[in-house]
Amino acid sequence: MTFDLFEHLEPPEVVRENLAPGAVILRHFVLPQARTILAQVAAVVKCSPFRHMTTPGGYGMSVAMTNCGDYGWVTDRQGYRYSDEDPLTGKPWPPIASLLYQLAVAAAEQGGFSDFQPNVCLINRYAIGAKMSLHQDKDEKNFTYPIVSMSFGLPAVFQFGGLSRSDTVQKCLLTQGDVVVWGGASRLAYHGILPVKAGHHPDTEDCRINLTFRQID
Ligand SMILES: O=C(O)CCC(=O)C(=O)O
Ligand SMILES: [Fe+2]
Repeated sequence: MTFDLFEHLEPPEVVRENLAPGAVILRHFVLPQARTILAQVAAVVKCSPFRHMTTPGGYGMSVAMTNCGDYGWVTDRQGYRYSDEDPLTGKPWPPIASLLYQLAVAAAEQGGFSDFQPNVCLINRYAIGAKMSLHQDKDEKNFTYPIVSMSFGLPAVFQFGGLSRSDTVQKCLLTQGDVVVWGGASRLAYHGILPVKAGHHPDTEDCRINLTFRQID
């Protein structure tokens, strides 16, 4: 009889790391569901493929993006905005799968935000070397709702600063299954992702996937 040492291991416990008032990392929060979530991302991408959008200033973003939900975040020469249809397909974005929705709501709750009903899920794909410069999430009309951000695949360094671009940043390595929630006093905190280092992950191969849930009304 063979004995599998790992067969009966429980998924790792969720570990809270407070970043700032209103901001927390929930380590491993979606680790047990990671593969299911990545399969749901693959299903979204079949309808609304990843694409490299252009900033209003005319630069191509290194991160490839798509969305699911009632609205999706888009950028082109006309500016940053939310759109109820995918400009690539002319169709509505695919819906947010129920598991994803429930996990985002549960993470927000753990972060101290109890009435979160996300209607946007921006999906970011970082190839090796891709990054997201320090920015604020401020295209939403209402800042009472938090941002819930889930990480999968290759690790990446998340920078989390203050309300001014020049504030010092904390650097946190995010790995598969980690969730960051920020709202309240931290809702407009500057944040970003340093260039993803070369590596291989069994579930995503050579990239990092990030899902960012927002509620816009
Ligand atoms: O990839 C991440 O962890 C952050 C993504 C982000 O800040 C954004 O999509 O606005
Ligand atoms: Fe952001």
